Formats: sequence, C-alpha cells, structure tokens
Amino acid sequence: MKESIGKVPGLAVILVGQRRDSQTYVRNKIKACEEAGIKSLMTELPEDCTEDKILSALSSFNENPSIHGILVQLPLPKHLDEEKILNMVSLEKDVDGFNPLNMGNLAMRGREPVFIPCTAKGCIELLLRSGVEIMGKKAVVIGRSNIAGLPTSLLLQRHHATVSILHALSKNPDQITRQADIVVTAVGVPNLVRGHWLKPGAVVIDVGTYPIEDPSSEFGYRLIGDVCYEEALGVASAVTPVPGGVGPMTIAMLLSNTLDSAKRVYDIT
Ligand SMILES: NC(=O)C1=CN([C@@H]2O[C@H](COP(=O)(O)OP(=O)(O)OC[C@H]3O[C@@H](n4cnc5c(N)ncnc54)[C@H](OP(=O)(O)O)[C@@H]3O)[C@@H](O)[C@H]2O)C=CC1
Ligand SMILES: Nc1nc(=O)c2c([nH]1)NC[C@@H]1CN(c3ccc(C(=O)N[C@@H](CCC(=O)O)C(=O)O)cc3)C=[N+]21
Repeated sequence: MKESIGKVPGLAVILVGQRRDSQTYVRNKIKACEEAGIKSLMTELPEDCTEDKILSALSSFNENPSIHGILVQLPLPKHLDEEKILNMVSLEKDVDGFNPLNMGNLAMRGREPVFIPCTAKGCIELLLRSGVEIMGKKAVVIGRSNIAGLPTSLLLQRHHATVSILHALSKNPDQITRQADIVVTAVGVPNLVRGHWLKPGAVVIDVGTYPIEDPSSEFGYRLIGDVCYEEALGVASAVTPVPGGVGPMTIAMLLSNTLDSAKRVYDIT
C-alpha cells in the first residue's frame, strides 16, 4: 500500500457574484477535482460583498492545513481591489499563479515561481506533448492579459522561443503572425485569426472562447474560439479546437498544481 493513502489534496475556490460563465468554469473545476480525488471547498459570496469578507475567507484558507490550493475566480466585481485580494493568497497555495509575486518570479530571470498559471502551463504542455519544438522558434501571442496572454508569452520565453506580443493597438497583425512557427491567441474575438494570417505548417493554439447562442445545445449556447478553424486547418500543421482544447488543459493544470502543492506539504516526491 502506498504511503500517501489518506493524504488528500484540497482546493478552495472563491466565487463572487452570479456571472454565468464564471459559474460554469467553477462547476467544471469542481467536477474535475471530484473525478481526480481532490477535495474541493467552495465559498460563494454575493456580488456586493465587502473586500474584508473575501480577505477573511482567504486568511482562513491560508491557515487551513487540509487546503493546498486556493483559487479566486476572476473577474471580480468592479468595486473590489483585485491586486489586494490576489496578494493575500499564500504563495505556497497560489495554484492559479496569479499572486503578483508569483507572476513577477515567472517574468524574472534566475527566479522560479512556486506555481505557473494554468492556461499558460496548459498551452506549453500541449506543445511539448505533441512534440512541437519551442526553443529558438518564432512565437506570436495575441493578447496580453494577466490571466492568459502575458503568462503564456513569459512561459514561451522561458522555453527559449523568440516571442512577439500582439494586442488591440497592434498594426497589421497578420504580417507578424505570418512569420510565426507558433501562434497562441487569447483575445475573445471570434474568427480573428484567418487562414491567410498563418505560415504554412505553423502550430496554432486557440485560447479564446466566445459564447454564441445555440438553442440546440444543452445550455442554449456554445463556445467558439479566436481562430477560423476550418481555414486554419488548411494551412497550419496543427490547430487546437474550441471547445475541447486549451479549456480542459487549463483545468488539468489546476489539478496538477494542486497535487504538487499537496505533495510538497506531505513531503512526497
Ligand atoms: N480556455 C481557457 O482556459 C481560457 C480562456 N480564456 C479566454 O481567452 C480570451 C481572452 O481572455 P482574457 O485574456 O481574460 O481577456 P482580456 O479581455 O483580459 O484580454 C484580451 C486581450 O486581447 C487583446 N485584444 C483585444 N482585441 C484585440 C484585437 N482585435 N487584436 C489583437 N488583440 C486584441 C487585448 O489587448 P489590450 O491589452 O490592448 O486591451 C487584451 O490584451 C477570452 O475569450 C477568454 O474567455 C481566458 C482564460 C482561460
Ligand atoms: N482565477 C481564475 N482562474 C482561471 O483559470 C480562470 C479564471 N479565473 N477566470 C476565467 C478563465 C477562463 N477559464 C477557463 C477554464 C476552463 C474552460 C473550459 O473548460 N472550457 C471548455 C468548455 C466549457 C463550457 O462548455 O462552457 C472547453 O473549452 O472545452 C474555459 C475557460 C479559466 N479562467
């Protein structure tokens, strides 16, 4: 019998407000935890809750020895100070990697973050497991948000890609993407990346998800990505689908970070 039996990884999730997309993502994360044998603890707070309420929930999770990972679902309602809240998540339990200190360590040479943000880690994992070489390759990341674009560009850089970052004010984005071996897009604009934006043989990772009405689907909507999938398939060597691509990888990396955190606490290698 394994020594680790009885030592169960624990994840605490804080969800503030009633956003339908956030509720879906959190539900998916909790379901994945159950399937993997990770104990999850969910705190739901109303849209108008005070910052103190969240900080005190975080403080109790930081102290709780059976919680190894803490996740504050983003975005938070406007009246809350996101930086202050994320700063409160203990570095050792920051399985989302969104504590500014973790993010800073991801950006700085010679430093190691305790955890790498899940979407970025999921994108790199997809590349590595598909045998796509990153070192020395030209990568373009479209989008520079703290949650997706920025950490992905930093992580590609850590893997020695030559990285360009495109954003809403970039001019002639297609000319830049056409030079790229790897294109990661995290914008949320459907069909932004067309077939002619791509170099033949490029690898395309589509992080974007945009809900469109679809009465025939279970929840009345379905998700589409940033990439014009059919066009891209005709030019690229590989394209990740939406749904069923980066989304599930993000969740898998959350579980992986939570497990790593628990192993560290229980001193299991
Ligand atoms: N599958 C998953 O696991 C995840 C999916 N997502 C999805 O990824 C998408 C992006 O999310 P998130 O990063 O949080 O979104 P944000 O809105 O925070 O960021 C969007 C980024 O895209 C840039 N942008 C906007 N319009 C354009 C454009 N026309 N051309 C180029 N860049 C543009 C913005 O530029 P600027 O900085 O100049 O404003 C910004 O950097 C969403 O669809 C979201 O649902 C996000 C996280 C995880
Ligand atoms: N603190 C925090 N951490 C996050 O990691 C975080 C967040 N806040 N806020 C929002 C974004 C978005 N995100 C997704 C996770 C899974 C899917 C996912 O599993 N998508 C499925 C489909 C889901 C569906 O059907 O709605 C798929 O693409 O196949 C999508 C998006 C995590 N985020």
